[in-house]
Amino acid sequence: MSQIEIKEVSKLFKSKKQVVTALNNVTLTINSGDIYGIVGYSGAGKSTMLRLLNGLEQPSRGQVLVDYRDIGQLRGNDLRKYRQKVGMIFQHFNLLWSRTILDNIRLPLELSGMKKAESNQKASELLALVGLSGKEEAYPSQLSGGQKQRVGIARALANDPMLLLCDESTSALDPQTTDEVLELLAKINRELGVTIVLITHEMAVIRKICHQVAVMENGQVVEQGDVLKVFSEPQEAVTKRFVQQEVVPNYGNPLLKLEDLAKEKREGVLVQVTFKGNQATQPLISKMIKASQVDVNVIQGQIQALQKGSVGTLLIELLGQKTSIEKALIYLEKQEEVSLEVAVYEGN
Ligand SMILES: Nc1ncnc2c1ncn2[C@@H]1O[C@H](COP(=O)(O)OP(=O)(O)OP(=O)(O)O)[C@@H](O)[C@H]1O
Repeated sequence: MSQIEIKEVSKLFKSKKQVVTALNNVTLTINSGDIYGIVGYSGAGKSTMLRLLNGLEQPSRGQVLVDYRDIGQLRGNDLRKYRQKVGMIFQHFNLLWSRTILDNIRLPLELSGMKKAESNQKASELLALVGLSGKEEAYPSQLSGGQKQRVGIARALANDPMLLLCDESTSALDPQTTDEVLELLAKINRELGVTIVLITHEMAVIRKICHQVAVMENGQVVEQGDVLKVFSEPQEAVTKRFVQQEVVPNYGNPLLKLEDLAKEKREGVLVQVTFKGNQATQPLISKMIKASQVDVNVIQGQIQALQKGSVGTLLIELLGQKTSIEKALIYLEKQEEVSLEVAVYEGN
């Protein structure tokens, strides 16, 4: 558990020739127990942010407070102790190839002076936690990518960290393995209560496990908040681009637009239903049909499942008697977290 406050932080890298502003006046709060995602394109400043959080770099201006302690001011033994309580997970796993799996996990325990019998016991428990019991004596080269990352996660947990930092931890994995590793991180967050900060350039990673997200561009946080809100109402151009990454546009065809469909001759009434929160997972449409006796032609649908609820749009055509269609529209309008746009063929 740890509460993080990043206050007006800038980080400049100065060389003889130039000054690079990696972070430019960043302020954000990461609540204890959250899974917090930081998304941005290459060069946005994500890695610099992680390096400030684990005490590898000091801010040029501003403060990084972890549980009210200014990390930028820690030196020597205090810094070492702090860093022991921060687990790191890397894109390319960073395992030692000449050590067995158990000895890889034991490494941080060895470094903090734990006796061998105790560290063996602890490493075995961690191996069980990440679902790899039986692999104690294997070497990293004998494991799949997903298994290696599980070992990386077990090693990161060795010193009972209060904070887990994940640096593109699934970028080297295929989609199915990515999902399994993300599920493991979510389980660790739930069961151990560890605060997790992860950086990624993939919005799917944010959608699948994060509670909160910050979008970075050119060293600045341009948008931040609840994942559901940022997905359903992206404000900045860069955020819209990231959210679009996630839309599967109809097997390559462009998404249909309500106003274009309304130009075609149709019998029914076209409705675009946009929903967010828990609504998307409820059988909204079948309840609407029951309430109104209307017939429904689903033209296009797109739903994104998030950690808390979902967001999505559905393009439907309502067919039937005028009174039934009206009942259906009234039903939809009454639902919370649902908004409607209605279009009728102009020639009707
Ligand atoms: N040690 C350094 N010395 C000089 N410039 C640096 C240093 N570290 C980072 N930078 C610069 O700071 C900016 C932000 O880099 P950073 O690595 O934090 O971005 P990023 O979002 O993590 O990108 P990537 O995903 O490519 O790693 C970049 O312009 C980078 O070149």
